[in-house]
Amino acid sequence: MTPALEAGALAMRYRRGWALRDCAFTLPAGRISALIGPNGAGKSTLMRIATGLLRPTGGAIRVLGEEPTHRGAHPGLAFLAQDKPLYKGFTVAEMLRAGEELNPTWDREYAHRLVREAGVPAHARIGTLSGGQRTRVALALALGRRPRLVLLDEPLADLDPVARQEVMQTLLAEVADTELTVLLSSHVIADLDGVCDHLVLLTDGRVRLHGDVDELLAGHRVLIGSRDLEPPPGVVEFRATGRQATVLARTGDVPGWDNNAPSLEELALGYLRSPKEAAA
Ligand SMILES: Nc1ncnc2c1ncn2[C@@H]1O[C@H](COP(=O)(O)OP(=O)(O)OP(=O)(O)O)[C@@H](O)[C@H]1O
Repeated sequence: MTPALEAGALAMRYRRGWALRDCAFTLPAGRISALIGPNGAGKSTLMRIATGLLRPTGGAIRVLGEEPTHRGAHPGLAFLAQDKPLYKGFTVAEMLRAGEELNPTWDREYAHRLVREAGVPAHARIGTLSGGQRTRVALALALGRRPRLVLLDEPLADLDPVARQEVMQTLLAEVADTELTVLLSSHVIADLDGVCDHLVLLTDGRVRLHGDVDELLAGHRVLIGSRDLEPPPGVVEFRATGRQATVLARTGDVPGWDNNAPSLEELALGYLRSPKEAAA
């Protein structure tokens, strides 16, 4: 199957410096991928390149098998930008009607259902909605197009915990029912656990870690033991408190240590806290 997104040696340089360097990864179709990285790591830049809004300085990216062109995004791609551009003077219903007029693949019933389920009144003006309500409308506009690939730039940022869970469940249902591929950037890593099955972790414009989440988790251990113990090869992060050491390592079970499977959050935080380690 054609990957939903493929990047090879992708690089982007702004006037102030490099935002992406030598980025290579593949996003398999029909998966929910987490795009994780600290502020300024290059997540939005990567998404904007995929939509064709930005031309990369070097390398290549293929979206649903095609390179983006200046003529606009691939018709199967939907992008929800961080600033969620919506017409403030429109009502929610008018915004959905505009979505319908602009998109030949529009699914009216589905878009209206997403807004209804979010409890957003259809007659309310966009400008009067809360940040979280605006996000839910923007998400309905992105998914209502029935895209094959959707890029969501921090869609959870201004949602309350229940709404975050609802949005993740909506995405999970979509992926199960329609083979949609999702790439979702977020700083709330705990919310991605159990939902995202693929991971791309960026630090300083480079891919530090990527791949199938289950495989990555199975290939790492959180080791707890005496700080006098010799850590195994593949240490990602070493922390010591008193006599005890906690080590995140790319390894199988290590004798002498208490071996624990990391959660997605422990794995990601270990890499984010030690950005200078060798790329995985
Ligand atoms: N239009 C621009 N002109 C110059 N520099 C830019 C521009 N857009 C982004 N940058 C820089 O490129 C780097 C990557 O920015 P980007 O917005 O892609 O990061 P991000 O991972 O999305 O961050 P955040 O988590 O804060 O949203 C940052 O150093 C940023 O300052």
